[in-house]
Parts: sequence; C-alpha cells; structure tokens
Amino acid sequence: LFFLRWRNHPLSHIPTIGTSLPILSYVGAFRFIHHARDLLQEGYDKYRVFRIPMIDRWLVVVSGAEMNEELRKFPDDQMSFEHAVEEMVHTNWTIQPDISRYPVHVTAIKEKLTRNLAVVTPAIVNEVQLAMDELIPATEKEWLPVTGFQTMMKIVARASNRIFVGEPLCRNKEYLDIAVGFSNDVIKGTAVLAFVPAFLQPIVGPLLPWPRWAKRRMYPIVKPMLDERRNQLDQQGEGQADKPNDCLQWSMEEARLRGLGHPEDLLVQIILVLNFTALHTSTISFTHALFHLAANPVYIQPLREEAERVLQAEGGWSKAALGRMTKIDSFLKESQRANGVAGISIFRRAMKDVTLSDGTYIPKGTILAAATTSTHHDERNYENPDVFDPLRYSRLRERENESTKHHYVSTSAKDIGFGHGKHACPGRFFAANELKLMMANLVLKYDVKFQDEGQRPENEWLSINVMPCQTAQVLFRRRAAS
Ligand code: HEM
Repeated sequence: LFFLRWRNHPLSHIPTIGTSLPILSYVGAFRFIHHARDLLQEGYDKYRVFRIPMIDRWLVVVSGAEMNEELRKFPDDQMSFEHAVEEMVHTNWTIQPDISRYPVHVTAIKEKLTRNLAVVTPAIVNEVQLAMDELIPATEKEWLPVTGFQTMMKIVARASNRIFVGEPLCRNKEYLDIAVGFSNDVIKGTAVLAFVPAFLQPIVGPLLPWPRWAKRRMYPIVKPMLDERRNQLDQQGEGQADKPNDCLQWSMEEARLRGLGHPEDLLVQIILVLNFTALHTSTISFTHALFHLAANPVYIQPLREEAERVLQAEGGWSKAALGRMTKIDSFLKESQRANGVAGISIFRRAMKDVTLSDGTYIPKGTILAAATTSTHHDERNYENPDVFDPLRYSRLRERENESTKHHYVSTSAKDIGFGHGKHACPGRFFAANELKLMMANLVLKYDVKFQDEGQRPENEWLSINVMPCQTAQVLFRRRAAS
C-alpha cells in the first residue's frame, strides 16, 4: 500500500530534497526540524520548484525572485493565503474558528492602525521609555547583564499592548503573561497536530486545551474594560470625543459595522491573536538587530548621532522624526535580511490545479511557499549577501530616484521578510515604527556589548523559525545624562 501510494503520489513529479521513499521521507522530515536552512538552500540551489517532507505534509518551495513574484501574483481563488495558514497553523483548533471566519482585526490593522500611526506614536514612545527604564535598570558605573530575548519580549509586549488594548492593561503582569504564553501555546498546538494523521486531526484538534485555557484566564481580566467600552459605544456611538485609540476599539467598531454586535468571545480571541501575530515576530526581529549591535558596538555611534540630529531638527519624537531615521531603518532591514523570522514566506494553498511558468503542475491542495533566507542570501539579488552591511539600504536610498524604495517596510520579489503582495504583513508599518523607536531609544540611553566582543551567538533554526539565541546575555551600561 505504501508503495502504491508513493508511486501514485500527486507530487511525485516534483524533485525532492532528501528522499521521497515511504517511511524514509520521515527521516527527511525530522532532519527538517533542525536543518531546515540547509535543506531549503540545497533545493534553492538545484531547482526552481522542489518539495520538502514535513512531518504531516509535503511543502512545495519555489526558488528565485521570478518564482516569488509569480507565486504572490496568483489571485486568492487560485492560491489562498488564509487556507495555507489554516492548514499550517491549524488556526481553527490552535486559536479558535471565529478568528478566521471574522478577521475584523485584520481590517482594524490595515485600515485604522496604519493610518493612525502618527497619532499613536507618542504613546508607544512613552511605553518604550517606561519599560526600558524598568526592565534595563543599568547604571553609568558598571555593565548590567540582561537576557536579550526575554527582556526585549517584555518591552515589545508592553509597547504593542499599549496600542492593542491601552493603559493600564498593557502593564498588567497577568495579562501580559497570558498574551505572551498564548503564542507559545499556538506553536505547541501546531507541533502536536503535526504528529497526528490528517484523518484524526478533526478529533484531536478540538481537544487541544490551550486556546480555551487562555481565553478563560483572559476573559475576567478584560471583561470590565469590554463592558465599559460597550456602554460608551451604545451611548455615544463612534463619534465620542475621547474614545480610546487602539486596536481593540477599532475591532469593536468594525464588528458593529459588520453586524456582529458586541461579540465578547471574538474580541477576547482578537486580543490573543493580535499578540500571537505581533509579539514573537517583532521580538525576534529586534533581538537579531540588538545582537548585531552588541557584537559590533562600532555600529552604535552612527545610529546615535542620527537619532540625536533628527530629534533636534524635528523637535522631539514623532512618526515624521522616525521616518527621517534612515540609518536605523536600514540597520533593522539589513538585520531582517541577514536573519529574518522564518526561512519561508508567501504561504499559499493551491485552491485549483495550476501549472507554474516552468511547467511544474501543482495539484489542488498543495501548500507552497517561497524560500526567504535563500532569496535574501542570493548574490543575484544582493551584493555580498553574506556580509552584514548595516547601511546597505540607507546607501541605496541615496541613489537617484531610489529615495522612496528600500525602506524597512518595502517588499519586493527579492525582499520577502514581510511576505510580498496582497497578503504582505499588514502590521509591518506599526512594527517598523515600534522597532525603530526602540532602537533609537536604546542607542540614546545605553552602550551595549557582548562579553566576548565580535561574537554574535549563532541563530537557532527550529523547523522554519529563525530564532536568536534565547539565553544570550547582552551587557548594558547607561550613558551619562541619558
Ligand atoms: C517585524 C515584525 C513582523 C514580521 C517580520 C512579520 C512578518 C509577517 C509575514 C512574513 C506574514 C505573512 C505574509 C506572507 O506569507 O505572504 C505576516 C502576516 C501577518 N502579520 Fe506580520 N510580521 C510582523 C509584525 C506584525 C505585527 C506587529 C502585526 C500586528 C499588529 C502583524 C500582523 C500580521 C497579520 C494580521 C498577518 C496576516 C495578513 C493577512 O491575513 O492578509 N505582523 N507577517
């Protein structure tokens, strides 16, 4: 049976990295857990389209900027992002079904958060400064060791939640623990389901306890705020003068617009899912950049000078000021190129049989993605791609007619850290704003270094995720009069 299934497998015509033989392909799938980078690179170097065994499915990966462009251009009815995410992350069970059915938070991010960035920037600045002072209590006299990843996670969680749910919840320890823990729960749930055969997933999936536990713990904490906001909306409508400017409020208004009323359960899910999409991605991205800075403290001075100059010229912190910090923008973008948060992006699920331009037939139901890390380290796309060149993008922006390109938030077929096309990360404008002001504050307040200068801890790949070392300690020293 195994042999027959293998012979007739609908993807058997696509070259495999590792072996496609029955049972032995599981060896490849286990290798993928710790060696995804090598396997993706091998496929990228050899083929335009290849497949890689994962524990519960085959993943078809396209190679090169042209194929990335082709993948992102497919309309949703041929290649669906939502269905790909549902199948990869099992959102119905690891998060909850309502969130895919009523993604009001995506509309809130796309239509409200991005447009209101200038309005919310002072609040993010305030939260970042409070959180840094509290969580990095370094003095001028000695170096304070700080666990980079964990501390940046706490700062990102506070700053992001200031704009997701506002004060004082963004500083509530129990609330933040649930919000941060939920992302780990989703990852745990996805990993469990990867080991469950597809036909048993509809039975095991609903039994996953974590999403229900998170909701149950979160509900009493947010309930008073939900009630208060509901009353205000009932009494004064959306026109109320001093209404909160945050994602929860925008999601509540969007839910009303869609005729969903006041869906308490969905709103709790939205708070959790916002944290799931934002916290790990932003923390990983910032920690990668922090590690470059700590390994090479010579990078600090140009960023610091830029922040000081711009803040003086603009009269303080604002979205416009952050827009002028091109070196900091470039530093974060280069770190995303060199490291990134995941080895693949532009996830799609084929909703129909399609044939790619190179002639590869893709049957309905196939999950496809682009090879992010390999694209970003391809010398056809970048000069000296393996060199970390912090001002690579700010130099490019100085060229004629290029000033509007190469921003941290820009995407292209060669630049897919935020995905590319219609489903490119809608939160990237907010993320870039937040991470830039974190970086500017950090260089203005502190000197940083690693114990062993020049040594950046190796990234850790877990399946497709590219993690900075989670235990690495960075030394912080407060600058005089900062
Ligand atoms: C540096 C931080 C971030 C990175 C690197 C990142 C990266 C990504 C990537 C790669 C995708 C998938 C695109 C694709 O496969 O085509 C995505 C989607 C998404 N991201 Fe982000 N993201 C970040 C921050 C955020 C933040 C802060 C938010 C929320 C405020 C957010 C909300 C979302 C949402 C809602 C989607 C799904 C889009 C859709 O349904 O069309 N992300 N992100």
